[in-house]
Amino acid sequence: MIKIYAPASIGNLGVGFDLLGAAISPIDHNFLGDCITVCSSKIFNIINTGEFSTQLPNNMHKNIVYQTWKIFCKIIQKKIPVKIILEKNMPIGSGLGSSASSIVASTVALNIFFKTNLKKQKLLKIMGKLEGLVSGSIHYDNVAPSFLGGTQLIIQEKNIISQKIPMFENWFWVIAWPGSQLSTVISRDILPKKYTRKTCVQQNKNIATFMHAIYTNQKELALQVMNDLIAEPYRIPLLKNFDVTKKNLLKLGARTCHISGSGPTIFSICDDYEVAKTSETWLKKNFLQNKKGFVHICKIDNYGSKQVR
Ligand SMILES: Nc1ncnc2c1ncn2[C@@H]1O[C@H](COP(=O)(O)OP(=O)(O)OP(=O)(O)O)[C@@H](O)[C@H]1O
Ligand SMILES: N[C@@H](CCO)C(=O)O
Repeated sequence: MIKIYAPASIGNLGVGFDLLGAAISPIDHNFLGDCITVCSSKIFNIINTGEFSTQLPNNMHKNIVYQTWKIFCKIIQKKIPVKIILEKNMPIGSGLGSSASSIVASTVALNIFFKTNLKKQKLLKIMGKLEGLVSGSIHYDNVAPSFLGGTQLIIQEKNIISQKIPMFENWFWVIAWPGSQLSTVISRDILPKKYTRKTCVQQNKNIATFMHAIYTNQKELALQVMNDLIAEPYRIPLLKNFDVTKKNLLKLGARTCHISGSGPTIFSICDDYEVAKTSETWLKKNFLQNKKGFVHICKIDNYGSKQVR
């Protein structure tokens, strides 16, 4: 038997649409990510447990975990039945890489269980393909950090899919999921197909300066250019009260606030623990739409997926 945990992740990081992603873990050490257990069995079965298991497709074949098993059967050229327990701890359509978390945990678990010994880049390719099946197009900014940990720059060139980059260590990432769902396919479909040259130059300037600021340890400069022109302006109308929420968080001392991945989760960055606590309290009171919603103060998870049993 093997059990793997894969953490939640923030795609885009407010400046690098489809290019930057970070794995996160709540500072209270609670798990924010799915777990996959694989054990031997005479018949194939997926058992869904966990707080958000009711959001999973009823048809087992539509669960991305089933597709992961199918890919491994193809690799080993044999249909070996297994029992897979999916602990669905992540809300679906949240912008926190819920499908990525299931994909990463199941790919890592099956690679160990079947002793396929596939290397990291090969595993990542499989994860990207699976992510493409559920979110409409291949993007690695959730699977790469959830798998490899830390902040990942998506490169997608020849045999390099992503590489880890540094991140400011004193930043607290306060994430808030309002309790509603937003499909990645939909929030990708609404984006323009073309952008003006001015927008492209500005977007390039922001991401290039952000990377420069990280490598030269210029936190203020990084915060100043953390601005996305490709997706965020078009997605803000899909969220409830984003502008007023951001305004209030900045008033409380948060340094910035953005949409996590394709939303509706938002994240704010605080460089002071007390401000992070005040933001958490404010978000719980003012941003959550129902009892299911949650707020967590997180740090970057530098480990990514890990074996927990
Ligand atoms: N194990 C699984 N976990 C999550 N989603 C799954 C799973 N299996 C199948 N799905 C399907 O994949 C789709 C995932 O939707 P979507 O990409 O919007 O969610 P998400 O992964 O939470 O998004 P995001 O990457 O923005 O966090 C849904 O249609 C869902 O039914
Ligand atoms: N980069 C992806 C992340 C999805 O969570 C997007 O913004 O559509």
